Amino acid sequence: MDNQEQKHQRRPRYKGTHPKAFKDKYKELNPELYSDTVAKVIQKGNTPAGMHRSICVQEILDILKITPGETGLDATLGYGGHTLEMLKCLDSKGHLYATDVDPIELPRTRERLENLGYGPEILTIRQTNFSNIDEIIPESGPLDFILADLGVSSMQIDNPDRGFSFKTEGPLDLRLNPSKGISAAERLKTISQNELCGMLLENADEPHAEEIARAVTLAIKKGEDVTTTSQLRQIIKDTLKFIPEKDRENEIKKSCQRCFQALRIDVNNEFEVLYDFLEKLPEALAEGGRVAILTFHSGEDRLVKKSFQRLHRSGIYKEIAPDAIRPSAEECNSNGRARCAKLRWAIKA
Ligand SMILES: C[S@@+](CC[C@H](N)C(=O)[O-])C[C@H]1O[C@@H](n2cnc3c(N)ncnc32)[C@H](O)[C@@H]1O
Repeated sequence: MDNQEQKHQRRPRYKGTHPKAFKDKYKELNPELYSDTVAKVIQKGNTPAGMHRSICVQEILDILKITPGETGLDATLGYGGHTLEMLKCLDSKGHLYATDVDPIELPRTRERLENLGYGPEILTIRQTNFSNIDEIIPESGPLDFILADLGVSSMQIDNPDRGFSFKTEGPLDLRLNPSKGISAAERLKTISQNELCGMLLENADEPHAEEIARAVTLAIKKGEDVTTTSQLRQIIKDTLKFIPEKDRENEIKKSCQRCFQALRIDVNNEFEVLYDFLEKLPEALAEGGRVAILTFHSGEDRLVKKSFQRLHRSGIYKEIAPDAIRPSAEECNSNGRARCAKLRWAIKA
């Protein structure tokens, strides 16, 4: 054995199959480059990282009945999945407006759609809250169709820096627009036990609201940090120790889901902005204009249902969905995020 062979060769460091950084984690983050990887992930019933799979696409198109030459609004642009389908219906004639509050994902979606050939001649994208729909009408004129697909996109949930998911470590932020308002962590510092309990009940029907609200406010009072997703999850976990072991893990998961949802609704004023949007809809719609709204929890669905029913009774809408439409079993099986979706529609008189 010569010297050369004896010399210890340091093995290249094995990065492992689970790289830590989100941006290193998934090939799918570049869907245009890795279409085969993306297809495999979708086939397994998952949503590729950095992408969002649009829900009830055909049901929405059947309701909106878009024809070339019409003007419409996608109030929740997200990944642009529904927007793209609506643009195809316009067939280069008419105009589509699209809004989203998210300053992080919006430019990416704009670029993706521009690369597909949908520029400002057919598509106008605004970073704004859909509660400001009235500010679009002076430019667009009355709208023939409107879609709102509420809540958060998969890109937002999957990005740990946004703090939307209890499953990954990140700052407890949960804002759709992180440059506005206060983060969930800051909100928790200002809230009383009673108010937090009310928030968890009202926004998410959390059955352990009292215990969780007590534990969170006590931790903050004692000077403990509740500023990351995992710190909040740990408090919820510790609080629910009284649940029998066989059910505990599942209950903790559900409570985490509900508490994060409640906080997200709160820091983004989701009920207030939805209410404003629903109130402004009739003014924004053209005669015979169609609106479809996709909701993801009972609080949102209740608001939409009540508004459509009231405005139907007063003759402002000539027709409304008799019942909420649910995604097909096939769609729910292939996309778990579709399971709690409910779709309602209305047509202006
Ligand atoms: C479920 S995603 C929409 C996905 C989109 N339909 C698609 O097919 O890609 C919801 C989007 O609505 C946005 N959003 C939520 N509330 C909003 C509001 N009040 N005003 C504007 N955008 C909002 C979120 O930032 C998110 O991007």
